[in-house]
Amino acid sequence: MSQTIVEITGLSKSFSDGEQRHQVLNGVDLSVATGDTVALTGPSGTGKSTLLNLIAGFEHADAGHIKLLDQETHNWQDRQWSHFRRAELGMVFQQFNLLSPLNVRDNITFPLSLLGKSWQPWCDTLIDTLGLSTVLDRRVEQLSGGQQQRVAIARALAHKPALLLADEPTGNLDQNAGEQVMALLCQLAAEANTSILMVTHSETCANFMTRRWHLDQGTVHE
Ligand SMILES: Nc1ncnc2c1ncn2[C@@H]1O[C@H](COP(=O)(O)OP(=O)(O)OP(=O)(O)O)[C@@H](O)[C@H]1O
Repeated sequence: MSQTIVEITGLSKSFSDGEQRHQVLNGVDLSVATGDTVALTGPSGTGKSTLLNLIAGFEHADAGHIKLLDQETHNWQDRQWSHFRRAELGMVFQQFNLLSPLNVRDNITFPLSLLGKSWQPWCDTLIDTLGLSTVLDRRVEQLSGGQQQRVAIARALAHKPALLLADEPTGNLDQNAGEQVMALLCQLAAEANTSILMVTHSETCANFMTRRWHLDQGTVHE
């Protein structure tokens, strides 16, 4: 059944540099439904990461509304944002943000444990598909960039979140590794019924998504 995962209306956000306020987002309207995969493009500094941070609750808007899974977030406290991030959100960044001293298995198990869950058959599917079964017991700092990003994808999808936010997920990889990672990301997100919102500067990566938004001068155009 199709559901609206993210619904944003009139979202505005500015930052102060001490002297001036800079309006970054200025009345953004958008929505993401189940099964959508969206590339968010736009010039550097236009607020793409800021938009992801607002959806994840790391930043708060000056004006406008963000509904997540049909719930208005305006009055959410830290506890509700944390619960949403743990249960419904997966995140993949350019810097892989893994727990480097831990092995691959523990990096994937840790966020599941916060939900009271343990390793499950879906994790084996992720590991096998991502080609990580032979490195499960290795510390992630010993892996290549491409392998580390595949661990980050396994970690992000292990709990089958409703939404995956990705910020330049292939930015640190060569083109070949980047395309492999994108193909696996799309395949596994579809299997997990996870929608994707991905910031990218890469035309190749954007072409893996089914929808395209462009952010410029504070607003988003499809
Ligand atoms: N926490 C913050 N405090 C002050 N200014 C900020 C903060 N976060 C972002 N900005 C400013 O907001 C603007 C948009 O930043 P953002 O990182 O969202 O852009 P972006 O489109 O993701 O850029 P890039 O493509 O280069 O990663 C920039 O001018 C940035 O300096």
